[in-house]
Parts: sequence; C-alpha cells; structure tokens
Amino acid sequence: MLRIEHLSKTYRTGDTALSDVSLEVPKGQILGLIGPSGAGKSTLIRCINRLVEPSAGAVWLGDVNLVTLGKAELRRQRRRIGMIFQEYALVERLTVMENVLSGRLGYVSFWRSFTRRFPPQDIQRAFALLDRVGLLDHADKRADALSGGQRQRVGIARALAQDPELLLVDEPTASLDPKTSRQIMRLLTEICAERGLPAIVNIHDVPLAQQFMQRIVGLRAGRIVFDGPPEALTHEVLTRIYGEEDWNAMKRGDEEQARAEAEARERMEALAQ
Ligand SMILES: Nc1ncnc2c1ncn2[C@@H]1O[C@H](COP(=O)(O)OP(=O)(O)OP(=O)(O)O)[C@@H](O)[C@H]1O
Repeated sequence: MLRIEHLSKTYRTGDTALSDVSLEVPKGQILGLIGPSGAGKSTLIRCINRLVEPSAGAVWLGDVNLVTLGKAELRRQRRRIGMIFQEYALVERLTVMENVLSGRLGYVSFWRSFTRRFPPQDIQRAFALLDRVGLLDHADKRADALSGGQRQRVGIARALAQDPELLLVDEPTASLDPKTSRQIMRLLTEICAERGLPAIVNIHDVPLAQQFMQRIVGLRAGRIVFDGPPEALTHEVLTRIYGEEDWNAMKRGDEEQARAEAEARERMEALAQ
C-alpha cells in the first residue's frame, strides 16, 4: 500500500532529519512512530505527502511515486492521503459541518467550493461521519465552541470525508488530557480497522503507542533503529531509541503521571461516598 524507499531529507540549514529510511505499510495497519525530539518523526510524515520535499528516495502509494509528481498531479494524489494534526487545524469560525465538508474541497469544482455548495451525497456522508465520531448533535456549532477532544473528532471526520487510502497522523493527542487521549486513540484505531485504512501515527507517548499501535517504528537521529510489535519494546530497545538518560526521565515522568491520575481518582471516589 505505502512503500517508502531510501528516503532522506537534509534541510537547507544543513540539518539531516532523515537518512535512508525504508518502510512498508500494508493495508489496514496502524503504525506508531516513536523517538526522541528531533529524531525526524514529523519530517518523515510530512515527506510522505510532500509538505516537506524529500532530498532523495521514493514514496510509493500503490503504484504512484509521489516524489516525482508535478504540482497538479501531486494535488490530485494528495486527496488519497488524509492528515490529522496535533492542533486540529480547524477553521474556528466555521461550523463543525463546514469543517468536515472542507475535507471534500479537493473533489468539488472551484465554483462550488467558493460558494461552499457541496453535492447532497457529500453532505449525507458528512452527517454519517459526524455520527461515527459522536458529534452529530454538534454539527451546527462553531468549531471554536468545542473542547479539545471534540475538535480532534472533527479533525478525524474531516480527514475521512476525503475518503483517503492512507492516514497521516501527527501527534493527535499531544494537546489532550490522558483520558481524552485514550478515547481519541481508540476511535482512530477502530475507524482504521473498520475501513482497512493504513495509518502512520507520530506519537510521543510510549504507553499510549504500546496500548493502541499494531506496529512500532523507532526513529533516532533520522534512522530506523527499531521496527516491531509493541510487545517487543523492552527496556533495552527503548534505551536504544531514546538513549539511557531520556528514557529513564520519560519513565519517571510516566510513573508520576500514573500516580497523579490514581490519586485524583481516589479523591473523586472519596468525594462520591
Ligand atoms: N524547517 C526546518 N528547517 C531546518 N531544520 C529543520 C526543520 N524542521 C525540522 N528540522 C530539523 O530536522 C530534525 C528533525 O526534526 P523533526 O521535527 O522531524 O523531529 P521530530 O522527531 O518530529 O521532533 P519532535 O518530537 O520534537 O517534534 C531536527 O534536527 C530539526 O531541528
């Protein structure tokens, strides 16, 4: 489905963000990208749909090499790739429905998109998607009236409105609390399973990746240093990906977070009695 071959990226500043990355993602697989800050996770995701131009290598989506396409053909092929962002990238003053329909903009004529007159079947599908992400009752609300978790649900529905063959997901839960993060990851993984949709998810949170991803790829300094199932993420592997110091610091952070959550739960239970 997606095949990345020998992908490299060196920015104009001279920073090499990716070195010879090769990766295949079959239909229906949800893959988590982990690695320390600056490892190249965002660059990899953005090179796939050429928001960042790769310096070398190929990105095959089916039998199309996205790297060699001219502008017009790239625009057409990008419809096949849905993107979900950390900060949702919604148009705040538009309604939830309008934001979801904006996922169809690549398909409708300029005039229709200018007047925002979408075909009835697009509107019907948008309602169905809002229902799927649990926001049917919020269709007419402005995006800026929603919570973070609800905004991300709109982001998911908008990406699906595109009818994509691949999802690229860049830190979808980084702005959300732990419980909402789990709900969003569960929704994403369920939707991918239902549709046989492959996804690459850039994810900071290792426990969350372990809980929800089928496959984990660890990047370090622009290279793949691990590729395997979540169960294989041992202390030794995580140290290889993050380095001793960073991994121990992250572990301490997670333990503190878990303790704080448990304490908050106990306090709530005590209040309820
Ligand atoms: N626009 C840019 N211009 C120059 N260098 C860049 C640019 N974007 C990223 N880099 C560099 O490329 C490397 C990889 O960055 P990237 O953002 O892809 O890493 P990341 O793993 O996503 O990090 P984080 O988890 O902190 O978001 C870093 O050294 C970074 O400084």
